[in-house]
Amino acid sequence: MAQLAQVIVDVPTMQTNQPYSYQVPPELENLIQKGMRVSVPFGKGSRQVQGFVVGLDQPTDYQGELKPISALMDLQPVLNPELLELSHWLADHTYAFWISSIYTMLPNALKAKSKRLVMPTTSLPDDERQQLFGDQPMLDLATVQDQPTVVSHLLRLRRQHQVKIEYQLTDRARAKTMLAIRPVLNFEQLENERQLLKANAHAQNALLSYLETIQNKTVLQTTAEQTTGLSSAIFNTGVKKGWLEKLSVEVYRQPQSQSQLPDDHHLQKPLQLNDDQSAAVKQINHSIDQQEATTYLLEGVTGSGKTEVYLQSIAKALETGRTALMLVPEISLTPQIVNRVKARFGSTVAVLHSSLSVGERYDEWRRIERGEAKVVVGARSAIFAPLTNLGLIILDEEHESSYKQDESPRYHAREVAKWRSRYNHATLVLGSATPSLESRARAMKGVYQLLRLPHRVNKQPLPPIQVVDMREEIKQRGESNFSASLLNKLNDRLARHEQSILMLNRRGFSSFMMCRDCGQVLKCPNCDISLTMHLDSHTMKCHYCGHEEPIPYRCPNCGSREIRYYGTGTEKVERELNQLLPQARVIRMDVDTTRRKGMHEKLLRQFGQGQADILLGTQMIAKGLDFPNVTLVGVLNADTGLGLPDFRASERTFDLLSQVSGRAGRANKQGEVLIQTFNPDHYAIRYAQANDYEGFFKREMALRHQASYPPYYYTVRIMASHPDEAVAARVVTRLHQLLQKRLLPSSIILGPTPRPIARMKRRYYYQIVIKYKRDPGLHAALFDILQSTQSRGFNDVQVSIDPDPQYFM
Ligand SMILES: Nc1ncnc2c1ncn2[C@@H]1O[C@H](COP(=O)(O)OP(=O)(O)OP(=O)(O)O)[C@@H](O)[C@H]1O
Ligand SMILES: [Zn+2]
Ligand SMILES: [Zn+2]
Repeated sequence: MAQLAQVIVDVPTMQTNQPYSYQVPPELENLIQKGMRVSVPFGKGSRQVQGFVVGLDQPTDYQGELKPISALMDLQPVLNPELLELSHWLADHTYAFWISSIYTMLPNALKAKSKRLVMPTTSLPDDERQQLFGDQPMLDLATVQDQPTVVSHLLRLRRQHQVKIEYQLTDRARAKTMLAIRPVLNFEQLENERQLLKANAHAQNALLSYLETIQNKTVLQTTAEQTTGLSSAIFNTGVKKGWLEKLSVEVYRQPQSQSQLPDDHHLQKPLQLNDDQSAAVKQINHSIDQQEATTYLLEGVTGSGKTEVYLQSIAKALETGRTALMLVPEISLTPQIVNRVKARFGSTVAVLHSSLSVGERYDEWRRIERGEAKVVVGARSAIFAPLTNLGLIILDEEHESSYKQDESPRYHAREVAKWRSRYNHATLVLGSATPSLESRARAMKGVYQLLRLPHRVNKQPLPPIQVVDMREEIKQRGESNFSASLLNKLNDRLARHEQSILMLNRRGFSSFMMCRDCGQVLKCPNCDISLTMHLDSHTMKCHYCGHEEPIPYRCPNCGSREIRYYGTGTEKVERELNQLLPQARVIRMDVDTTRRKGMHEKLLRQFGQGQADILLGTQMIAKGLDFPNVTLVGVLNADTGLGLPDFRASERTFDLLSQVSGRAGRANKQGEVLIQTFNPDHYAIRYAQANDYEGFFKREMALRHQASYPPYYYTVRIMASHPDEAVAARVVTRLHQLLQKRLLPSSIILGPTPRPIARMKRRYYYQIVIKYKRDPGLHAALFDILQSTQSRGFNDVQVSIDPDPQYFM
């Protein structure tokens, strides 16, 4: 008899992007599981590569010559059946390698080079412990993984929870253990011991009493010492006398920013919903009850209480014994939202965001995997959280482009959410004040169910928005970032002890050095893009490849000293603000001030506690913030994004202005908004000023229709790059010819053209964009392109395919 396993090997090429069959060693038959990692011989010279078991046959009397699996690397699957199936779909859907999709789902601690340590649990009988571990506390699985008899023994013990396995990337990623104690004797036996004590053995007496209170429990030794005030020596005496035993238990690292549960008691209880909220919750909860994979689009103006709708729906999912996943964009993953969820659901909440260390992320991941966490809040990649029994998925700010990953696999979290919703019969809620055109159009067609919260919770109208024409302003008052009316209003708030938020729109915008004599702009030597000045580090940096050089004092081209800094960075605005309003306390929030861990939270906390009058920042302050004392929002430059070569430029500008305006007047004080712009007549700005999503939607849909763009058409972008520009151009031209042959005439092929940023990391980029409605041959044609450009004759050509690209830069 023999069993065959299908294995995806860690060799990311098109040619190897399929399962290979291997024989399972007889000792491991029926013990090996899908989702486990193996080491297998592969290719020329049969070098050992890592792989994932993605399929298993029933044992048969196979007589063939297939090579056997060399080693089993896990004692339990690292991917559950759902995620394994999802990884396959993801690879196909995003034109990625299956192996890359698998790795995308795993925390770093589980990737390639982590150590796998096997440890005995307390239920492992002594003789077996001795046999397997000797007097070592743990066993490195790597040292025995190619011995099938040992591995099959370990697999059996793991199933009986007599051993466990830990993954360790670096020392920091190792699971943290602490000493704990546990009573060995029962109440009566402890009382018997008490009879034997000398009259003056007060400490031991106290220990016995304490042990009686923790029957059948395991308590951290530090906790026990603190509770009783007894020394560790007394506990050791207790061990010697056989009253208690010591053991090491696993504790989870508490990420710094989440160490205490919020003491905001007012957040703990569900709020009394208003009518619109209850109508929404009622429908969503009905779907959760019925286990329907319905998608809802929750369109609620800023401050309409969408979060409360999410929370009460999550509560429903938990009530019905299922789990819930809530995604928010990374930049709005602030303590405000995290605290609201934690206050409501306590320690069943796991939080996944990018500032966690490898170890912290692994701990959270494992809490989820073990079913200890039932609610997950996180940014994009949290969509792969290994929750089982999902009842509800929420995507807050569903229109956000950061839900799309811009490297392979190029997935959109919304699409993955839909897949998981179908798989689990889970309800999906997409929430936004400014839904993406795609989602809103689907809601109009009845593909999604539209739920609306048209009013603010505080029953106030949305804040009035005034637009200032900066062209006029500069004519009259000269160059400045602050119009007269903005300064007036800021002064006003200072006098009234209210707070203001100022946003500097940095989209499509960089501050650069230019020579006034010869016009030379300082550019990155590797990329076709100007360098940005950073005053913190006193360097010029490339935002694409990270290249960094000192700020020049002379023009590198002509030697002139007339080299000047152009554009507006937050630091420069902050200095101007300090000069104009010296009495105002300003907190600046941008990539530079928030790079250090915990700074984002800290600055927001300070602002929330009233330690500053003005919060000045980039787009990162536009979302999710809920500060009752903010009554003025100012946008310094509304239009920098409008000129980008991107059909979504207007939509993004509209969204951003609506989001940031929504930060004003959220509690009982009336708010107002002032937008400075050089394009006061642009429709995106006009509709934002009127708080008119509906109007914007109609106008923008008409334009998209006219130009055959989403949501009327789907798009896919094909990019080819090479260090030699001529080669890149030649390849992309061949791809273009091939596509013309294979696509339907109704599909539109744009290009080939150089990418707007034509050179990056020393490579030249060309692109083709396809717009299509339905083209059954497209998928296969694109895979064939990937396949063929990997063959010989395409040395060092890189081709990538991006379905539904969010940017065309
Ligand atoms: N039913 C309610 N009764 C009283 N207060 C509520 C109710 N629902 C929500 N709130 C409060 O209203 C404020 C705004 O709610 P929330 O932050 O959920 O709005 P939102 O729709 O998510 O807004 P945004 O899109 O601007 O982030 C919060 O302070 C919240 O606690
Ligand atoms: Zn660069
Ligand atoms: Zn010069």
